[in-house]
Amino acid sequence: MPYHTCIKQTLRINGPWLVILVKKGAELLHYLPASEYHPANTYFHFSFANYYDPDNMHYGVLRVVNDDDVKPHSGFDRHPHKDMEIVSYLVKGNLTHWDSATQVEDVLSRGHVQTVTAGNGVWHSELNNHDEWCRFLQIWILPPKTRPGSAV
Ligand SMILES: O=C(Oc1cc(O)cc(O)c1C(=O)O)c1ccc(O)c(O)c1
Repeated sequence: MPYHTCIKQTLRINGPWLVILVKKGAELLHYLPASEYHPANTYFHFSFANYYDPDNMHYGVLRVVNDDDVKPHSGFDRHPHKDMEIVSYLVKGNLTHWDSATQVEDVLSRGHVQTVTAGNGVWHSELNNHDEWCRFLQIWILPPKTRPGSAV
């Protein structure tokens, strides 16, 4: 089914214990095209950056799912994070990761999964230094101490 003709579908099976929510369709995502200010064609699944929808902030501990198709010789320059579990999944191309904890550059390619525990603070960059576009999923998971009601 083409992306744009998909519909939102909600299934509720077996009462409160099993709820399956299926969200389909690109119109349910927020699209930010690559530009001189943004390095990628990005679909935001949850509120992020200038896209703010108070009804779409997270799903449980899942805070961010960004589907980024990064321009050649572009990317996310060095910046800090804290209190977040960050997972990057490489779909296509090559992405060069650097972070202040390891001080090491590492090139990720198709199928590679990278996890960063930002903890008290880490700087990192995610750059596409190649001639081809690079597609990856950037996923943020709320760590226990930031979850509402947590005593950790
Ligand atoms: O760049 C920031 O977040 C990101 C968003 C993406 O879609 C992909 C990414 O690789 C990153 C990243 O962190 O590298 C970002 C987030 C928050 C912030 O304060 C920034 O300065 C940058």
